[in-house]
Amino acid sequence: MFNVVFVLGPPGSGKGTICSKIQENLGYVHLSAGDLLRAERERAGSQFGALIESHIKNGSIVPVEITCSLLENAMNLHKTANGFLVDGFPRNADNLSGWSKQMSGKVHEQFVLFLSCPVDICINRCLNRGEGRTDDNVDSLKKRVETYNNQTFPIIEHFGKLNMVREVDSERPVEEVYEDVVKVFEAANQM
Ligand SMILES: Nc1ncnc2c1ncn2[C@@H]1O[C@H](COP(=O)(O)OP(=O)(O)OP(=O)(O)O)[C@@H](O)[C@H]1O
Ligand SMILES: Nc1ccn([C@@H]2O[C@H](COP(=O)(O)O)[C@@H](O)[C@H]2O)c(=O)n1
Ligand SMILES: [Mg+2]
Repeated sequence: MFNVVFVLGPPGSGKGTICSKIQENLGYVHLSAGDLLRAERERAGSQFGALIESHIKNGSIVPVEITCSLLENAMNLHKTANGFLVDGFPRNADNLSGWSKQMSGKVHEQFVLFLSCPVDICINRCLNRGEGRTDDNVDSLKKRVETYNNQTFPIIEHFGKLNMVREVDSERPVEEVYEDVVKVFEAANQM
């Protein structure tokens, strides 16, 4: 049974940044759904490249069958990990129901790490990220924020009702955010 922590928050809230630090220090493997989709988009021979790119540019959500299979394949490559940081997933109701269908009995969902940050700050961070992402532009960001507000935030609320959400304010400097995140993991794992 794989331990899983879902990591959610607005685009640019610092999910990838914080997950890298947890991976480095706590033995969890970081799996970014967005990174996996971008890698699949680039993979020679992929039948999903164009579909993925169109969703990424529009800030919309790729059908769960594609994303969940990429996640499960990646998890199977790291069978001895302490757990997995599933970053940017589940992003909508389709993600959540597809995950439950494909992964129930295979995973233990520990909690949801919710990195909260005002949207204007998040947008600025994305515009200054400098990674050349095709969706780090004003038009795509508008759509990504809309998707976050209308589809992803309700998923966070859903987990909130199950008492699974651990919210950390990620408007602060990375080191301060990380310090609080470590406390959340310590409490969850009683380390
Ligand atoms: N706490 C922070 N303070 C200032 N800048 C930050 C902070 N956390 C992350 N950043 C910067 O903001 C940008 C976005 O961070 P990151 O890629 O981690 O966000 P993300 O939530 O994974 O975004 P996305 O959802 O778009 O993938 C990066 O350039 C990163 O260096
Ligand atoms: N569960 C997901 C996660 C991501 N996507 C698509 O990828 C884009 C970038 O995601 P980041 O987490 O790296 O910002 C996102 O806007 C979606 O188009 C997805 O479809 N499903
Ligand atoms: Mg990211």
